[in-house]
Amino acid sequence: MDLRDSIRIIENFPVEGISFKDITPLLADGEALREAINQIVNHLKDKNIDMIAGPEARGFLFGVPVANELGIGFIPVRKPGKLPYDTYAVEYDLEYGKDRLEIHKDAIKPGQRIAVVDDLLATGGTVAAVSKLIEEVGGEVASLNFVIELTDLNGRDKLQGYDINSLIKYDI
Ligand SMILES: O=P(O)(O)OC[C@H]1O[C@H](OP(=O)(O)OP(=O)(O)O)[C@H](O)[C@@H]1O
Ligand SMILES: Nc1ncnc2[nH]cnc12
Repeated sequence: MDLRDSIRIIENFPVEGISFKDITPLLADGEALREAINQIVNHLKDKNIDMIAGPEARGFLFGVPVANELGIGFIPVRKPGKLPYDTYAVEYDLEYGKDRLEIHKDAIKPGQRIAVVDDLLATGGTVAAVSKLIEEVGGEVASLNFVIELTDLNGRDKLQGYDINSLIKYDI
């Protein structure tokens, strides 16, 4: 099965010049969804991962089923004002716009090995912010996993030294 067949491309969404990779056909296809989750699980299964972390919102869609398959917990990294307990926050740039992410201060025990799961790597701003938050609360970022990578945006340059796994690559 080619997961690429389950991605729909919408040009000029949400703003002019962006080639948006729409994952909803993949989410709607049980076989493709299972294949994507299995491929990420296979990458992580021998890496002694203690927990999965994923950024709101699309990181939740893939992060929770991966955590469930591995039999480990999930840490939500959320947009501002959503987490009820004490948080750390970091601001970051997106392919389109700026945003802020937060994590609960007690989300991770010191030294725990955390794998990040998200739908897409573009500029790398989001996952760099997630990694910073994980490290701030005492975790080790053991792996970064994406369904899609937009290679020409050079997200990997911001993520040097980390293990990076992406299932489908587009130039842009
Ligand atoms: O590598 P980057 O340039 O940071 O871009 C990738 C991020 O952008 C999208 O999230 P978005 O912030 O649009 O939020 P959403 O998941 O709530 O749609 C996507 O789900 C990734 O998390
Ligand atoms: N080109 C793109 N398609 C889908 N989601 C994105 N998030 C950031 N850039 C994106």
